[in-house]
Amino acid sequence: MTEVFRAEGLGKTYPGVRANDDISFAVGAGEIHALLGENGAGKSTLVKMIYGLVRPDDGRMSLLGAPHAPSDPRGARAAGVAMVFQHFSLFDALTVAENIALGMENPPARAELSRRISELSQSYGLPLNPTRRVATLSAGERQRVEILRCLLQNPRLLIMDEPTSVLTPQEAEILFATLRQLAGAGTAVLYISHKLEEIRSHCDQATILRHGKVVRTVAPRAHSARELAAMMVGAEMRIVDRSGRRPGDKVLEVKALSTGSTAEGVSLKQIGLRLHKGEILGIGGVAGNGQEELLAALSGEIGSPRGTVLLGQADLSEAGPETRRRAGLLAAPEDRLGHAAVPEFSLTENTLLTAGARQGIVKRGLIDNGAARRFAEEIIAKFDVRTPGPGTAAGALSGGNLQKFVIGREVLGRPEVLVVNQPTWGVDAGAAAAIRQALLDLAAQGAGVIVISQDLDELLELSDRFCALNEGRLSAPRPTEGLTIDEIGLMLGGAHGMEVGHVPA
Ligand SMILES: Nc1ncnc2c1ncn2[C@@H]1O[C@H](COP(=O)(O)OP(=O)(O)OP(=O)(O)O)[C@@H](O)[C@H]1O
Repeated sequence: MTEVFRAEGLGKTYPGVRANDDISFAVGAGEIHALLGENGAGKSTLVKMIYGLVRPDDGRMSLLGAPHAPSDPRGARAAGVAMVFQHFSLFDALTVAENIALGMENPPARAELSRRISELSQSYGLPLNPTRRVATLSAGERQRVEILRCLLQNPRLLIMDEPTSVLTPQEAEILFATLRQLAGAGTAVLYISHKLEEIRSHCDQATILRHGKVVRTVAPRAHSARELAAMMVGAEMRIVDRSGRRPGDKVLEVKALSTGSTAEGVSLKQIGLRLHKGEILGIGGVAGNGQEELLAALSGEIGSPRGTVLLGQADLSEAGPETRRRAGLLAAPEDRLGHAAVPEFSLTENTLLTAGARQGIVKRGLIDNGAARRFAEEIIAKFDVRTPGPGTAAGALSGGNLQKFVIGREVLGRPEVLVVNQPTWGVDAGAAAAIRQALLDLAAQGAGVIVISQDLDELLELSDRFCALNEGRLSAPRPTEGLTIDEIGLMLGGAHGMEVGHVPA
């Protein structure tokens, strides 16, 4: 097999962290090669070096036999490397074609570009209208924009950073078909994912990283998911404990909640739900069907008419986020960088975003810096956030570690009700289990928890009742116990009860 990429003895040190240490591996043409490792193992650092975003301190890389030492992403792209990031870098106000043109060195005329986008999207089975505004696209569709942007470059090595974490199972299948087609044409694919079964089914090779070093490169099909996890973690995984929960009185009621059509995304239509103390309600659905709007309407970022959001006896419908937090209604949105946390702020400063009042960090408008730092330290210790300390900027944390911080900040805020959207997006198997356990423990202590997620396994593992969100409508809830994946498929297709008998293609 022709070799496309090789790394020899690559190393990178950040202040206090050896992020990559003596990394050597190779990827051949037509190969889908996984990079596997816990949060903070060094996967992103490695691919950023290949893409010219980070300069290695030691070692060498080669691409198609020639030395590869890009000084910036433009250099990497010119050499034939393309990358789809975990966090999308698209402008909401622009169309698909405009966004793609922005990322190109010499974009063709708009009509020609739109034609090429349509052509490529058809030949790779990635439906996308070039004139749609990005604000109206789901996460899965946004990813398609990024992928098409890469395909237009005709890359020899395509890097994908956790591509399926935002996709439904059906969308993920489409993505894999696309990757297979690309690999068939000789492209090498470097694929970061935490989903072990997915790697076993779809990847030819897997290089496993632990604490910045290569553990080994294996054929993932030849190993069980448990074996791969053990190589990653260096130990056996723990199993989630669901015991100790007893649903109590009603704690949250949402009645006929609709949001206006002024919002960029989907409007919520007559949402009704009841949540009890000690209960976890799972809400599934394809991204872009009102998940973000539902979280915003519950957290108070979007207000709603009187009588629609009730916490216990208190009508919080018209209250903003701060009043709702004081009352005990907390939320952790999906987008951790930018929405849940400010990347340039330290972790200490990031506690202030949501925990100021409940933790006594802000009193009569004055910030108690010591209290903020102690709270950040408590989150770091209890949620095993791997970072040099609370003074570190949120943006310097690996994705999974920042997610642990964000969830920890809200869980330790002693909520009456916690609403989370995609709580384990981009989080490794060990850390995901820890976050899920924290949500279960929170419910066991009597809080009501709403988990919005696209990960059906996660919802089945956590929730007592399950409902589906589709085009802004919420289906009637069903007890999770005994619910099959097929029945869920029907709910996701219709979400107006169970009468709509079509499973999304
Ligand atoms: N810009 C930076 N400044 C300081 N430290 C950094 C920076 N980027 C990464 N690190 C540290 O380097 C280590 C490796 O991080 P990296 O993001 O490569 O891990 P990862 O395997 O991609 O994790 P995840 O799966 O959570 O995305 C971590 O300890 C991280 O905190």
